[in-house]
Amino acid sequence: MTESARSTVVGPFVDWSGGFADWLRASTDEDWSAAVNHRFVRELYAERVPEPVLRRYLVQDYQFVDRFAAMLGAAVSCADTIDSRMVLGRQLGVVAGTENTYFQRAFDALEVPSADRERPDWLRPTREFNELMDAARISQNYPYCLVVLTVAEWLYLDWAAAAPEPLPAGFICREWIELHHNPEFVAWVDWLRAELDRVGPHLDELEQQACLRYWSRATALELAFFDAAYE
Ligand SMILES: Cc1ncc(C[n+]2csc(CCO)c2C)c(N)n1
Repeated sequence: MTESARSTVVGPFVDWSGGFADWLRASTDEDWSAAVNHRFVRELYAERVPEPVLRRYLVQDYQFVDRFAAMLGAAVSCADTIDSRMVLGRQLGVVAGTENTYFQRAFDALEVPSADRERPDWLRPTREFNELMDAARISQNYPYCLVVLTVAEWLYLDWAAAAPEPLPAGFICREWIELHHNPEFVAWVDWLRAELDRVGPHLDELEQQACLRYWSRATALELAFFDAAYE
């Protein structure tokens, strides 16, 4: 962060020693840790997620990924620099890439009927997360989109990076960990955090607080999303 950027920061609540992304993360530590250490994560490591739980989680998550891709598209359109737009656009290509067949293979293995793949009933956290991503997308506010993207990706990297070796043998659990912990994904999350550190200090206090509200809500919904798979 440059000195001039630093001096635009207002409000006594801000500890900038670690940057905007770390400040947001530290402010939601309880829900963040609860999500990263969730029962679902521990059962995933051990390949012991009950099959109905795994099915429910993946069916709901496919709906999440759809809105996530839409919000990533909004970030492409409202990014403030050409360099950022290109990075985001490339990542949208990764999410939409034809080599991304995980969900289809997992649905086949779990014998998920086509209605549940295409238009399942949304559990409450799915609906609320999708509403939050729609709000960020429709706002066309680049920092809001970045905040929700960063929570979703960084929190997933956090639990996946903590997976003990050896990884599970079965592809559903193993690939779900590998998808969120590989060199490209680490670089993407590093970029998102640096991007938040770049744009955050230029926001006024009200906008920083609005970012914090998006961050807290997204983190709480990540936790609720795991919980819902067991309900
Ligand atoms: C609730 C929930 N939060 C975050 C992610 C992480 N994530 C979101 S989109 C995407 C790329 C396509 O798989 C990844 C890795 C998730 N899957 N589900």
